[in-house]
Amino acid sequence: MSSTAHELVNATVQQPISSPLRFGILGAARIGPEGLLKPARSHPDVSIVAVACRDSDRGAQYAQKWGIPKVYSGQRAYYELLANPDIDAVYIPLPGGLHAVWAIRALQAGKHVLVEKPITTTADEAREVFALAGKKGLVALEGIHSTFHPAAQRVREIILSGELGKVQSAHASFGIPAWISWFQFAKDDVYFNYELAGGCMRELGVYPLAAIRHALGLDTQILEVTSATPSPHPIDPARIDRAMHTTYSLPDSAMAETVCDFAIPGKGPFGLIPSLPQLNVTVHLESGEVEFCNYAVPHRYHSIKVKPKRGTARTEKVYRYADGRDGEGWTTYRYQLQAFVDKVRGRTPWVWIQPATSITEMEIVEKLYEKSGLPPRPSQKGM
Ligand SMILES: NC(=O)C1=CN([C@@H]2O[C@H](COP(=O)(O)OP(=O)(O)OC[C@H]3O[C@@H](n4cnc5c(N)ncnc54)[C@H](OP(=O)(O)O)[C@@H]3O)[C@@H](O)[C@H]2O)C=CC1
Ligand SMILES: O=C1OC[C@@H](O)[C@H](O)[C@H]1O
Repeated sequence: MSSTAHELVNATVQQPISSPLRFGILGAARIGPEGLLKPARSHPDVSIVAVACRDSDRGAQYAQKWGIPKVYSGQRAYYELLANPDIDAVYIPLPGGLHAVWAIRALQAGKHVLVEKPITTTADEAREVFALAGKKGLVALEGIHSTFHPAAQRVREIILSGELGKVQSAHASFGIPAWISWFQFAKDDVYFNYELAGGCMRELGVYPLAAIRHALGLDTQILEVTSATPSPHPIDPARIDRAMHTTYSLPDSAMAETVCDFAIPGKGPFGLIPSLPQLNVTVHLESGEVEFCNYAVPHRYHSIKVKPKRGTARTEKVYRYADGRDGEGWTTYRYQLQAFVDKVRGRTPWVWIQPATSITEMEIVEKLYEKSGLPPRPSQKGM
């Protein structure tokens, strides 16, 4: 598959592996298995050597379940992991508000960092993380995993090819039905914690925002937020958004809309009809429409429907790169890990999220919260 996407570049030949890249994980987080532990199993150049967990029992159970040889526990656990000279890279699946502070500490300790989304709380923090990584010659990457999947690259390629003309509008969503949320989230979930920079826009909304920016090639463009309408979360209605509806103005008089929701209410009488997940990107162009269904976890299933106003509609499904560089059944997280390791090893990754792309995302999200009337998420740096 050829690409006009500037962040999608050809891979170079894999170099022989002398010793695998040694990862440590900060926090026995829920996302750890999908985000790194399972992808690492099929990556010949990765070994997971340690996890740090504040609670010793939970840390030991996690390590045993996932075959992690070393556990650090207690209040100094994260610092101790970072002090281990036999760790090359650190995965940071902490609550969003702690990403910056621990990414900076890890970089200061000489480790490469794979940081869960959203990269930080503020754009200034993101600038600091990437500046430090640059200064130290280390890799820092925000784990917006969906961007790394070949289906996302294909959608971008179709739109930027000009096949359907100029973009007029784009819509993207990440909505979880209320009946699923009930099982998925705890009442005291970190996602709803204001001090830890929670809120739906930061937890879910960054996916549709990133998907639109990526698909339209607006990676480093600050989108003007024209409206941001929050729905309050019952746990902390004055500060935490359960949902956020946002509109943006795009170059050339186009517009975009993102919708995110932790708990889409049921429909019909008394809300008894269960709602469905919302995980689509739709782009309207001069001569047709592109609809990317299930863009956030496209490895499970997805479809890319290309509907020209004139001519025949088609559906594409793209699970692998055409030249066979990748592996059967790779998840978005596995593609992401491949890119991260390639970058560390000095190879050119197939896809990369540039620092400026992540910094711009934080600028937009900060502006968006300001527009919404909710208070800015507090920075934990310096605390
Ligand atoms: N890429 C993806 O698909 C997904 C990404 N995420 C992102 O990953 C991050 C973690 O999410 P998730 O795994 O769901 O969260 P969890 O609550 O499961 O894990 C967060 C971890 O943070 C640690 N932690 C450190 N300080 C605190 C604190 N003050 N309060 C609470 N936890 C603390 C805990 O580690 P310890 O073990 O030491 O107690 C805990 O294991 C978030 O940034 C989220 O946005 C989440 C889900 C999916
Ligand atoms: O990143 C995420 O993706 C999946 C969601 O269910 C999760 O809450 C979120 O943090």
